[in-house]
Amino acid sequence: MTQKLNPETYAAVASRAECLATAADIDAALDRMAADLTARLAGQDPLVLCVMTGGTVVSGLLLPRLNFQLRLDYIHASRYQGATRGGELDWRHRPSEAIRGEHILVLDDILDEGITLDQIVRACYEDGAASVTTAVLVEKERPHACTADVVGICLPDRYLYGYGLDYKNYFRNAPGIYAVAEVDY
Ligand SMILES: O=P(O)(O)OC[C@H]1O[C@H](OP(=O)(O)OP(=O)(O)O)[C@H](O)[C@@H]1O
Ligand SMILES: Nc1nc2[nH]cnc2c(=O)[nH]1
Repeated sequence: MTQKLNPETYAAVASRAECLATAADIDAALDRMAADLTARLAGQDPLVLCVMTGGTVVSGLLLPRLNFQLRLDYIHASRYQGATRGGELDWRHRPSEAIRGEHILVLDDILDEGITLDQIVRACYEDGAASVTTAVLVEKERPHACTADVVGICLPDRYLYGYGLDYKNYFRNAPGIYAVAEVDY
């Protein structure tokens, strides 16, 4: 069960947030990511794994830019669950059978502490992936447990929402990437 934000709180959070990346910035980042991923994966018939839920927007915008043979599936591992600080990774869907022998591309919205991506990559190799390539729309400027192969944009270590990233399960549809104000954090 997710808690609802009342419209006044929603509007107040939005009015206090700071835009760190515009839709134009993100379009340019997606174009760069697509070129890099095409150079790495065209001809390998990769299986793309969208990391639910945050990875949906970057996957939806990036896939039509990847003009080569690929297949799409999803993986679901979550450690924030609507909160602004992460906890234990909770596995909800791990397509182990589908991963065996495949060149995997993991697509997610953000690399923050890197714990989620690190554990997903380990899980893919445990499940017999031939190779694993990782791509994230945003990398936070902070130390991480792992790095991503392809990064869209680097942003400051603040709590972010928009383009798939949520604040209390809202704002995944925000048309830019915004930093939440300290008072709302
Ligand atoms: O690098 P980390 O510190 O591990 O954090 C990154 C993860 O956090 C978010 O997922 P979350 O657990 O919030 O689930 P969500 O995708 O449903 O928002 C995001 O989508 C990444 O998967
Ligand atoms: N929405 C959101 N999810 C995250 N997961 C890890 N860091 C973040 C963040 O800054 N914003």
